[in-house]
Amino acid sequence: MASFRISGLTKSYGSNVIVDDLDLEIEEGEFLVLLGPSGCGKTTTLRCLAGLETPERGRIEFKGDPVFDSSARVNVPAHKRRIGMVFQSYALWPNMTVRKNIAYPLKVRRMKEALAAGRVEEAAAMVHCEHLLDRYPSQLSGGQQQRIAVARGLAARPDLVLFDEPLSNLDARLRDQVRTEIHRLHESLGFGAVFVTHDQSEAFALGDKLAIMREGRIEQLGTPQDVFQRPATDYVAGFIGMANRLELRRTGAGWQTKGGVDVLVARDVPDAPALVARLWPDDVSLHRDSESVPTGAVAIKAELLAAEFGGRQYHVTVGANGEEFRLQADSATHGSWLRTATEGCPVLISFRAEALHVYSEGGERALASPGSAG
Ligand SMILES: Nc1ncnc2c1ncn2[C@@H]1O[C@H](COP(=O)(O)OP(=O)(O)OP(=O)(O)O)[C@@H](O)[C@H]1O
Repeated sequence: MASFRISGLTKSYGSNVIVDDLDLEIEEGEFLVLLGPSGCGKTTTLRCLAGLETPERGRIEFKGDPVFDSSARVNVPAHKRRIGMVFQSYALWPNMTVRKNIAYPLKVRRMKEALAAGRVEEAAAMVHCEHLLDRYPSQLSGGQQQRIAVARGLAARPDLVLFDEPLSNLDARLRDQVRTEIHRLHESLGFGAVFVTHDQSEAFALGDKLAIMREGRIEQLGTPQDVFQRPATDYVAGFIGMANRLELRRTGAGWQTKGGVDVLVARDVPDAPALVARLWPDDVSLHRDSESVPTGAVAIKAELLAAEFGGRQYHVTVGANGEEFRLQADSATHGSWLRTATEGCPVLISFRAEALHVYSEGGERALASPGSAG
């Protein structure tokens, strides 16, 4: 049985429905990531779980007990919900030492002082910050402040820890470090978590399960592997970085893009006049001439639009009759000519037809993914 269950959750601001009849379950010890673009309702969902917002409708259950139920008029206040929260802005109390900040949730729960002191030391040690206990937040770096915020979120050993984009104010190196620490803490402590982000690499790295949100609803719920291998809709495919999108129309013998480029769709797809296809950038290869195009691959004549150096790879954009394709080209193979190549120079791109993810015309239904039958 799920430990935490949200059903029919609805929250509006004025006439804008922000969370729209949302259902979601979180298993004991599960790390669930809510992933979606800015404004899709992730934070509002989290705040409803925390008891910081009051939904109009729905029910939220923690371990079988309702903490919110609009029809039964149940609304357990935030401090009684046994949750920990870690915010993007750290939200440490500036006038309290680190020790007092970490102790705060224990105080709210009226834990005995001696026991609380032990918990504070333990939580600080978990994030390697024991030496900072007597400092004030202004005397800490951003990374240290966020570690303390994580320690505060975990100190009371809550049933559920809610993370609201906790890494987005950190620079890239620190973001990776704190992400790894959160992952390690979850593995060792096994708390349930809901983690909000718009960054798919964070979501893939941390989530046991991902819920991809769109306009207050869940578009796909699955493991990171499921979502990566079989994005359920065109929207999910685009959101997780499958940047190449082709609108295809059926021609007599096959399929063509809007710009008239012929594309081979390798699988049987239902008898439809139009499709949307998606392709990962690293499934597209770049060629200067046709000799290096692998046998059986779909090859398209294109022109170079941009090539940006990215270390081992160049991030390349090419155009083909009004369609744009993004791809990664190996610097060792292509760097010497890409460095000086001019915009508009002719190139070839190729991909295996089997690499296409195929969706219905409106993009709302997956028809075929690589590795799936059909
Ligand atoms: N207190 C409020 N009053 C009115 N509108 C609000 C309020 N809080 C949020 N909104 C609106 O609700 C929508 C969803 O906000 P929410 O913060 O849940 O989105 P999000 O997916 O977490 O986005 P972000 O990643 O930008 O935080 C936004 O359009 C936002 O402007």
